Amino acid sequence: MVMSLHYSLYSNVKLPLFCYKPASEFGSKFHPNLFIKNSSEPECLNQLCPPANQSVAAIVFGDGSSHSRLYPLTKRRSEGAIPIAGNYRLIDAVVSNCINSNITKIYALTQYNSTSLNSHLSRAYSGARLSKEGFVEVIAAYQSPDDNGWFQGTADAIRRCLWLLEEYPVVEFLVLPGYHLYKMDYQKLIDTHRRSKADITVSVFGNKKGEDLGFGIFKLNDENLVLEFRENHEMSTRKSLSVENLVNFDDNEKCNFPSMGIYVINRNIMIKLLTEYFPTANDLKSELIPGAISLGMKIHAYQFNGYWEDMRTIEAYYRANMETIQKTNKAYNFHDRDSPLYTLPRHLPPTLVTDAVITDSVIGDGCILSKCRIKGTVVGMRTRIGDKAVIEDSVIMGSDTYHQTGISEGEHTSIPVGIGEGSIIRKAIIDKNARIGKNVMIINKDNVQDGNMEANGYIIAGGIIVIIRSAIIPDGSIL
Ligand SMILES: Nc1ncnc2c1ncn2[C@@H]1O[C@H](COP(=O)(O)OP(=O)(O)O[C@H]2O[C@H](CO)[C@@H](O)[C@H](O)[C@H]2O)[C@@H](O)[C@H]1O
Repeated sequence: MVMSLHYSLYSNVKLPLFCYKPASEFGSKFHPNLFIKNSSEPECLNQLCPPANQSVAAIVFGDGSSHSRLYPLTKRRSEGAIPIAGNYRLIDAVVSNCINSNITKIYALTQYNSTSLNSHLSRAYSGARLSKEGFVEVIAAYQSPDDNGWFQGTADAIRRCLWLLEEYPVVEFLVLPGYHLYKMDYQKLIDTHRRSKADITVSVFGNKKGEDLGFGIFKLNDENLVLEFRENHEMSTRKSLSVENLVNFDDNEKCNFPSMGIYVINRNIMIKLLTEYFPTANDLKSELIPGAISLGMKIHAYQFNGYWEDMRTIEAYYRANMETIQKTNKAYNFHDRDSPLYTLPRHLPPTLVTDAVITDSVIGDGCILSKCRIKGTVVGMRTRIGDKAVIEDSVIMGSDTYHQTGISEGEHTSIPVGIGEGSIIRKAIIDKNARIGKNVMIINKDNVQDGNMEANGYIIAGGIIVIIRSAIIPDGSIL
């Protein structure tokens, strides 16, 4: 195989021309994927050339909406900061994908409720894992003499940060939503992008799910080139859409693919789109991408066929947590040696279990579990569960700190953080720092599908009871 990669589009980026050669041309000591870009520079083994850590910058969106689909989990935090699988936050999956794909220049653009996300990112990824010149830089929406107000959308956010994003002469920007759960080697996506010499490459989901709801849809030709894009505006209203709504876009369903919201955009194309062609556009999905198509730019699609959960509803978030306790983990592999999931080391003590019966569950660090029964449940860090409590098919997020039992300064209840003695919880999500009293039953007794009982500390979404962060559920309550 001989393949030349020419970066003719990148007038403002100075790069040598590169070529792939068969292993035989380099002699048998080289790996078949070896590519030598310059004899005086280190070899790139099994990776992109130029290597992703030098030529790609990731732009991760950690939040953005005051109308989040994951409310009330986003009442006090952005989507990316939502805990998952006991020890992690959602944004860890995307940042870990970047690190495992050798992309170490990562900008996280945040806006709403971003305090905990900013704190997590800056403490978890402060350089150690990111090699020389690697960073996760959190850029929270800010005001300056030139820019007033919040980020008006994804395109506006990138435009306002261009002065920073342009700092490194990368070849491509990789735009990523920050709260999807999946494993992707972005190097493959970028390799496809470079080989096709596209201006933009979008990632589409190859395994269309039966319950596909409200995705943006790309219509492709036989060569995976994008012909059209339609964003489903219903999505913003959080309505569930049927498959029929989804495929109305074209009679030929086979050429319609859901957008994953992931884009590789050549650096100079990004700059031109934002500053010359569409200088007032606010949104990538509804303005820049359709605009690029209308300008006749070359937009290629990369099909992804692995596990992907985009957390578009509370049910999806619940489902993703339940995947973590499957014995045959075909979904998201948390135990993957080759592409680990990173997070903030908390230095917590091991979980203390006294006489508890625990089956098919994941238990985070630093929990104190007494004579309780736990089945099919994700138990997050520092969770305290009292005697005789029974927890099934639930997500317990845990606590931010250890709390003393009894009333302490600043607290208005004697109910401690955690799950009280004799309580029964089934198919529920208990957000952090919630105080569930003794002999409480959280079982959705009236089998409600959707309901807002926020004043009482919970909502019900898709039949799942969600206890709001720091809510107090008094002794003996039955929900
Ligand atoms: N003003 C702002 N400031 C900061 N961050 C902001 C922001 N506005 C939005 N964001 C964040 O940017 C990311 C992309 O948001 P979008 O509104 O473009 O698309 P959405 O996630 O709805 O759908 C996308 O992802 C789905 C798949 O999940 C695709 O089908 C669909 O086509 C695609 O647009 C999200 O993480 C969002 O929270």
